[in-house]
Amino acid sequence: MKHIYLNLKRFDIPKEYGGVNNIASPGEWGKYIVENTKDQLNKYDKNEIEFVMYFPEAHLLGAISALNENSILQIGCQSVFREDTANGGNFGAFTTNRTGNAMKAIGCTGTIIGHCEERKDKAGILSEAGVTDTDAVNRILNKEIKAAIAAGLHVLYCIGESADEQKNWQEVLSKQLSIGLDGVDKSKIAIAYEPIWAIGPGKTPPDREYIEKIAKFIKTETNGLPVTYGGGLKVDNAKMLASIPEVDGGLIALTRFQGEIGFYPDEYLEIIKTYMGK
Ligand SMILES: O=C[C@H](O)COP(=O)(O)O
Repeated sequence: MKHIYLNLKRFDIPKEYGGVNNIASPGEWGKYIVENTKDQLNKYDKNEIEFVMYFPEAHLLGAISALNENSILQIGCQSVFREDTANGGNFGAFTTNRTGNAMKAIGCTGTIIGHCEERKDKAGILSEAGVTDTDAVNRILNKEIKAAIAAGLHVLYCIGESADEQKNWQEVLSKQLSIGLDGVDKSKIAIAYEPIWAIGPGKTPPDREYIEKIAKFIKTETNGLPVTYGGGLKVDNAKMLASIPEVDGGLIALTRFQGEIGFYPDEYLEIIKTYMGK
């Protein structure tokens, strides 16, 4: 079984505001992406491949409303709050927070947790208090994962080392996995390995050997959870990545890394075609 995940980050922000969106008006953007990919994606076999797109919250309803009945494509949100509603408990007093139950109720099936941009945000809050504590970040993510699973969502848990952490990558990844997944129902989890130093325009992804080594390590540490690769995944390297037996799929974000950088539905479909060889 292969897994192709798409993290749409904040690619909805129009160019005039400094973003990369020139494909649809902001109000229609989520719907536009689903409408321009769903038919091609439906040609793949559900038993062979899973597709999940993670949208910013404002675009979830548009994206979900554009799905066909029995669509292969699933829609997910970008992380969830570590607490949630409960009968007899909190009734929804969560101003500014996106809870798992709220996301499940509108039709999300999964969520992406622990992306390096989320880790950076949490580390930034801690640093305001003069604290540097990556274990604490992993513990907060662990709570989010548990809240997501309790709400019935599948979780794509992202891990990865920064350029500075490359020398002790085993220790860094091992802690992200052991603390982040402590006490978690592993049947609801897939891992996205993203070396932080390989994410975004102008960055070069690791070679096959590097990814193979890390994917084997993750599988050993997690008793064989699905491992996907993200960070500069594009048409040029999709075939190489698909040929690594330990890698079960990919996490795509930008589809164009030069010129008019951004996310383009036709280029996303091209990456999948190359990855799947059909
Ligand atoms: O979530 C996806 C990753 O951050 C990869 O981003 P990228 O494909 O734009 O390098």
